[in-house]
Amino acid sequence: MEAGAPIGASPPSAAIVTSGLTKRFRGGQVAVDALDLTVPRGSVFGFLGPNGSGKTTTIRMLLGLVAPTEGECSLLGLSRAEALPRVGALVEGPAFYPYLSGEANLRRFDAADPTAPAGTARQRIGQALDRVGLSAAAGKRYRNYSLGMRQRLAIAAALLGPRELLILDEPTNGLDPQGTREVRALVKEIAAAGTTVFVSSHLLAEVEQMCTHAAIMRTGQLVAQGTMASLSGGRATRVRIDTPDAAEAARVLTGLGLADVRVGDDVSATLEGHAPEKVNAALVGEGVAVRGFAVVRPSLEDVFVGLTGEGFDVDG
Ligand SMILES: Nc1ncnc2c1ncn2[C@@H]1O[C@H](COP(=O)(O)OP(=O)(O)OP(=O)(O)O)[C@@H](O)[C@H]1O
Repeated sequence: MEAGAPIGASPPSAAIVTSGLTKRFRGGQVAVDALDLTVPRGSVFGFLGPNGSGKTTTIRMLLGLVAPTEGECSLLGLSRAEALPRVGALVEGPAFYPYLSGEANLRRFDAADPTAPAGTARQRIGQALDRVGLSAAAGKRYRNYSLGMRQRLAIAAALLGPRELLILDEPTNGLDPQGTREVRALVKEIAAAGTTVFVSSHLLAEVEQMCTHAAIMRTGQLVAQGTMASLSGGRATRVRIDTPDAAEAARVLTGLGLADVRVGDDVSATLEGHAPEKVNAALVGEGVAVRGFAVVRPSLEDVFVGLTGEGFDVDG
C-alpha cells in the first residue's frame, strides 16, 4: 500500500495525475491538502471518503472548474484543452427539462457543446443512449423516467462523444436501490468497454463492489491509494468457524499452523496461506462439528479504521 504517488512522475499509463494539489478556501479552510494521486488507465478508480473530505473540490480542480491554490493536475497526460474533449464528467447532475424526452434533452446538451460537429449529432446521441441502455426509452418524457433512468441519462450526457476518461461525482447519491444497481452495473460496463472511470463515493461497500483501485480521503488528505488487493493486502484473510467444539477446533487450527487463533462466539484465525478447503477438511477429519465456515477478507472499512482509528460517518 502506498500513501502517495511519486511526486512529479507522470507515467504515460496514467489517466489522472495530481501532484501537491491543494485548495484553500477563503477563510483559510484547506479542503484538499497536497494531494498526490495516480489513476491508472483502464481502472475503475474509487475516490472514497466521508462527506466533506474534499472529493468534490478535487474533481472540480481536475475539470478546471475551480483553480488550485497550489499544485498541479493532468488528465490523460495532455494539456487541459486537449484533454477535456476526451473526458466526460458528471458533477452536480445536469438540469434536464421534465417535459422533453430523454433524446430531446440530450440533443439540447449536444447542441450546447461548440466542439461537437452538428452533422454527427444524431449518431452521437444514439450511441450515448445505447451505451446507457436507454434506446428503448429515448422518446419517453424525462419526468416519467425512474431515478435510475434519470441518472443513466445524466451519464449519457457525459458520454456524448468518444471518452477515454469518465469522472463521476457520487453518481448513486439520492438513488433508490434499483437505481443504484443500474448505475453500478453501467459503470462496470463502461469500464469493460475501455473507458477509465474515476468515481467518487462515501460508501465503502460501493467502492469495494465496483472498483479495481481506490484512494481513501480524510479531511482533505490522502490516507492510502492502490489496487483493491494492495489496499487490503496489509491485513490478513481470516477463517471463521461456527462450531460447538470450539476448543478442539482451536487446537486443530493451531496444529495446522494458522496464526492468531481466537475463540469467542466462533473460532477464527488468520489463514497464513493455507487453502481454506484443506483447513475445513482437517477440522472435519478431526471430528469437529463444523456448522459454518467462512473466509473473511479484510474490507476497506478495516483498512480505513486501521489507518485512521476512525469509522466512516455513513456506511453503505
Ligand atoms: N466554496 C467553498 N467555500 C468554502 N468552503 C468550501 C467550499 N466548497 C467546499 N468547501 C469545504 O471544503 C470541504 C471539502 O468539501 P467537498 O465538497 O470537496 O467534500 P466532499 O468530500 O465532496 O463532500 P460531499 O460529498 O459532502 O460533497 C468541506 O469542509 C466543505 O465545507
